[in-house]
Amino acid sequence: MNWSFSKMHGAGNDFVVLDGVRQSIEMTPERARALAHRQFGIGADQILLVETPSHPEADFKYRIFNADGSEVEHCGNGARCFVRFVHEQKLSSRNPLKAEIATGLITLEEADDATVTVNMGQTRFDPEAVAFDTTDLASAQDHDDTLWSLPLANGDTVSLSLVAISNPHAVQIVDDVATAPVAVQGPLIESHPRFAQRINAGFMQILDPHTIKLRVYERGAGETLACGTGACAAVVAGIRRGRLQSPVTVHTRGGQLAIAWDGHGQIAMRGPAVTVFSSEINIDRLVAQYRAGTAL
Ligand SMILES: N[C@@H](CCC[C@H](N)C(=O)O)C(=O)O
Repeated sequence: MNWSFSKMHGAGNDFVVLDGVRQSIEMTPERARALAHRQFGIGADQILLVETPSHPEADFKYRIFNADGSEVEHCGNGARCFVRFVHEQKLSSRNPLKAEIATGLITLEEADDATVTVNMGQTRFDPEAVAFDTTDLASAQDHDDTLWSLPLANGDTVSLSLVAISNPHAVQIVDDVATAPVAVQGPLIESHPRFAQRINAGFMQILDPHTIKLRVYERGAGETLACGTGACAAVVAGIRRGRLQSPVTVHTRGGQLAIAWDGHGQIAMRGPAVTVFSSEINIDRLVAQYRAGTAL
């Protein structure tokens, strides 16, 4: 069975994007892992699937699968690529568009300069929103934010802001992202037993109230060149801690994102969406090759 797809990226966070409206696509965790595999597949941080919505106000449903096969609630860089894909593939010329994600509706608009602005949807700060077990843990108040002091398995203790941008984020402020222990602490935070759904781990360096540098160790994908929801979470956490003011430019390893938040309502994220190439792939043959390649 052949699936046509586009390989895309948003600030270097890369995707395989599939049209599940005109093609019959049954995604499974193993198929997602095979497509995303860097050696035996196409290679991607996430797989994006565009489907017919069930919500009456939505134009499309937008589903996201991490490279490890897990289906997740949201993906900011992917959302921008989703709009570009819908327009390029002539699934719709509507602009702005409304998309249904796991937690509700988001709106997205493509501009003439090839950037896309996404109204990112719900934001929450309570521990339940990121499935965090706070039993016997110390917390501290920093302006409007609650910081959670979390001991890690390697003996480090980190001070985390918890933010759900539909998906879960734990953000810490570091002196220098270049030397931050992303590779060591990232996986320990991501899979910490207190986070029942795992979590995305953000490391933010504040340059001035309107500019940060950010690295994110993503749940189910490892460190990526950029994370859109991670950028929103970092900016929101910085504003709530009194360290940032909207709008904020976020420098990632793969490009820049612009984030605006009024402190109450929706977060707006603007950034690039790029198509690398479009092609088709035989999914059954790919999975067989992936199984053989990863069997040892
Ligand atoms: N790269 C994404 C986030 C993708 C999902 C994330 N890894 C999760 O598991 O929540 C973005 O740009 O937001």
